[in-house]
This record gives sequence, structure tokens and C-alpha cells, in this order.
Amino acid sequence: MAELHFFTGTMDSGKSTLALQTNHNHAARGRVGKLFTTHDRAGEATVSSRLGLAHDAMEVPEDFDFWRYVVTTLTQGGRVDYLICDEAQFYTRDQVDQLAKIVDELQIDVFAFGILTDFRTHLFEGSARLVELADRMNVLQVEALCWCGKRATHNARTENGVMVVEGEVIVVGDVDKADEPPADVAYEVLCRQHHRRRLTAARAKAVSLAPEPLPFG
Ligand SMILES: Nc1ncnc2c1ncn2[C@@H]1O[C@H](COP(=O)(O)OP(=O)(O)O)[C@@H](O)[C@H]1O
Ligand SMILES: Cc1cn([C@H]2C[C@H](O)[C@@H](COP(=O)(O)O)O2)c(=O)[nH]c1=O
Repeated sequence: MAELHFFTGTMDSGKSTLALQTNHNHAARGRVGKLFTTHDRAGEATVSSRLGLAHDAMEVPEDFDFWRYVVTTLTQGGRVDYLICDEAQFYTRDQVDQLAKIVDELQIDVFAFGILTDFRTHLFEGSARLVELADRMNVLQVEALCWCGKRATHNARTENGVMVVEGEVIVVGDVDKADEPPADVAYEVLCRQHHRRRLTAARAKAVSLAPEPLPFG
């Protein structure tokens, strides 16, 4: 039986790596897959992993119809055994419904990968629908860590190094590298407590160096 799989985790938890590994393992056994993504950091129509792997993919615009694409491919004699769908948090609710229909009506496996919540801690539209519809939901086993050492569960956005909680939902960006100056817009994974307190690594360091520690209520 085909299934709709949803793999989730914070930014930098290995989702795109797993997407590429999943594709590799299925392709190695002669299965034919299609890769999809949208707004990847590396640019259009690419699934890229921070481990250095990348693969061509189809870019998914907001009006893309997965059902129509797969049915057209099949009716033209093409073969589709599985779909790999990266950055699925950005897909629309309708697009996730189409993925579920592909699984049920065409018996094609769908492997979707994406973060659950945005920088404000709200569910993304695509992820919310995947939680509602997926046959299996898997949280990535490689844990991204907060600066305090606890498991990171939330994605914080920083602007010029300062954590923000208002702005556009979609802003492509990366996690700041420890050895580079902060980017204009970047992300940092945090545990819930430090996300609530807006305590990023940089701010924690500044606070610990201050003569009077801030009174955290
Ligand atoms: N230099 C490195 N050596 C080993 N592992 C690395 C290195 N750089 C990144 N990684 C691994 O890659 C993970 C990020 O993978 P990626 O697929 O890009 O994540 P995601 O798609 O979830 O944002 C990190 O959590 C880490 O485990
Ligand atoms: C939290 C959050 C993230 N994004 C963007 C930033 C990255 O380009 C992707 C996540 O990619 P990853 O492979 O999981 O690292 O999403 C965003 O647009 N809005 C947000 O709130």
C-alpha cells in the first residue's frame, strides 16, 4: 500500500539530506521518482543539503497541481513510483490534498519533508495539512540543539542579529554560522524556553558578559 509520509524537524535537522537519501535508495532499486521543492536556499528547482549534496527538482509554484502533473505524466506513458517533496511547509493546503489523492487513487508513495512551525511558532499551511493527512509522521532523529544544549524545537528569525517575531512568513534564509558575522536575515534553532524569552546565542552571551544580569521573569 502506498503511503503519505511526513518527515519533520527544525531547520538544520537533516530533512533535505534524508530527502536526497530516500530518493537515492529508491532510485538504486530501479524505482522512478520525481523530486519537488520550492524556495530552496540554493535557488530554484534544487533540493540542497548542508552536507553538500544537491539534486535537480521541479519548482512548485503556488498554482502547481500535483494531481494533474502526475496523471498527465502517466497518461503520456511516463512512470512515477514515488514523489519526494521538500520544503513542503510552503505548499498550499490544496497541494497537500492533491498529494494524498495521488497516494490513495494512484498508489504512489509520497515522501514529504518540511518544518512544522514558522518563526512566530505558528504552523505553516502545508505542514498543518500534512499533520492532518499523513499516514506516518516522523520527527527527524538527528536533533538540532539550542545553544543551551537542549533539543531545539523552534525556529527563530533574526534581523541583523536580533530575534524578531513579526514579518513576512516566507523569507528564505539559513542558520547563522558561528564563525561568520550575522546575516541581515537569518535563523537560529532554539528550545521553547529560549524562543519564548527571545534569548538567542548572541543575546545570551551578551547577557552573561553584562555586569548586571537581566531579571528574567
Ligand atoms: N560539516 C558537517 N559535518 C557533519 N554533518 C554536517 C555538517 N554540516 C551539516 N551537517 C549535518 O547536516 C544537517 C543539516 O542537513 P540539512 O539536510 O541541510 O537540514 P534541513 O533540510 O533539515 O535544514 C545538520 O543537522 C548536521 O547534522
Ligand atoms: C522558520 C522559517 C523558515 N523559513 C525558511 C528559511 C529556509 O529558507 C526554509 C527552511 O529550510 P530548511 O531546509 O528547513 O533549513 O524556510 C521561512 O521562510 N519562514 C520561517 O518562519
